[in-house]
Amino acid sequence: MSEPVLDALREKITRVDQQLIHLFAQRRSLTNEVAETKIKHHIPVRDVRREEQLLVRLIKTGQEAGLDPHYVTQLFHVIIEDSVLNQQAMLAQRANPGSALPLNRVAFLGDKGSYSYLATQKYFSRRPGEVLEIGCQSFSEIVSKVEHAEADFAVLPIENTTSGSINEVYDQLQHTQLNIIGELTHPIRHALLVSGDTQISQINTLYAHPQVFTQCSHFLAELGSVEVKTMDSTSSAMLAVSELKRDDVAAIGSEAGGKLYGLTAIKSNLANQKENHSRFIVVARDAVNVPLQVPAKTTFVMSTVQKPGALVEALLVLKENAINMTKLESRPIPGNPWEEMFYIDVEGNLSDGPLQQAIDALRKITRYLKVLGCYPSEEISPTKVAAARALTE
Ligand SMILES: C=C(O[C@@H]1C=C(C(=O)O)C=C[C@H]1O)C(=O)O
Repeated sequence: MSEPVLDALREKITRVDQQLIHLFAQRRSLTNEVAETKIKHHIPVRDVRREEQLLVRLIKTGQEAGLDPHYVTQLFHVIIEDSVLNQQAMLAQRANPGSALPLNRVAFLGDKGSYSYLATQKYFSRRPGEVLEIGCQSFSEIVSKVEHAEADFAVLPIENTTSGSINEVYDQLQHTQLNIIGELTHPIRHALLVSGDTQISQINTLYAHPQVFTQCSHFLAELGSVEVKTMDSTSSAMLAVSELKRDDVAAIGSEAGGKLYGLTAIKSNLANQKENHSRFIVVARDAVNVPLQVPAKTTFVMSTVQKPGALVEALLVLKENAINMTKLESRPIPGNPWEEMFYIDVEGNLSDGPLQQAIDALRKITRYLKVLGCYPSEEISPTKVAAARALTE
């Protein structure tokens, strides 16, 4: 809205924002140059000490300029995360010459606006080539599209910080020959989406994916007696509400996704936990090479022999090789009651000695072991100590 008394000040703000954008772009191209140098001289991408020093100095400068240390820290966490992920993507591309496609055909759950759609956009924004989105109705359809070369990649949600592991995706991994080639985490911010000017008190029917209902159970309890309609994706819930054009229905989904369907968010932060994130995996027919300079993760699946302590014995192999396990999930084996398949994520590169040794040792003591993929880790834990230290110095 135009407010003549604010015009002059707003013009100045616009100019500052434009300068900020140019400065961010300048920083981005400098960090790209850093990546080139790291490739040439085999230097690891992440340098946490450099990040700490940089943050301590920025927090001090910020304080002198009247900026809150937490504000400065938050800003630079975002900037540094972007810089590290960008450098990792550059190194990963160099390590896989010929893998860059002019068109990446990506299969995911739902349609435009689903969380998987947003994660797909985010992952491929750092990679060359256009994206052709292939929305699917089920996880098995997604996997089958890549298996039959109707898609090049699939983006699949594997776990959520509120509702836990997505079992159906784990079960798909048990049977497929596809490889995990990447991962990403994406914040899941559920909002109540309506068409027109519906108020919360008018809502009788709520459309959402079952996972979403689980993640927002406290909000649902507060809402009282509404009919809950489960949909096979967030985007189909949003589509249903936009097509119904009624003032007593609402969908739960992301605000950004809702906009694509002309829906308005009338309440945000509906998840039980404030920090609600999903981790997605990216799968393809061919495995990728992960350069040793990039933090890597490896996922494998195994079943142990039927004897007491077999799992402990297997985990000890990881300990003996100083391999850090980041996730352990068990799933039943169809047709073999009471037997379990264990899915294990570890930090480490399959082409590195200790992990190779551990996998070789595990093959000897397990009944079955299959590596599902080695891929760059995108969990960039932010450097935390800087703010506290800068404040006490
Ligand atoms: C840019 C670099 O790479 C990474 C990103 C950093 C940044 O964005 O400032 C700092 C340290 C590294 O973790 C670098 O090493 O200088």
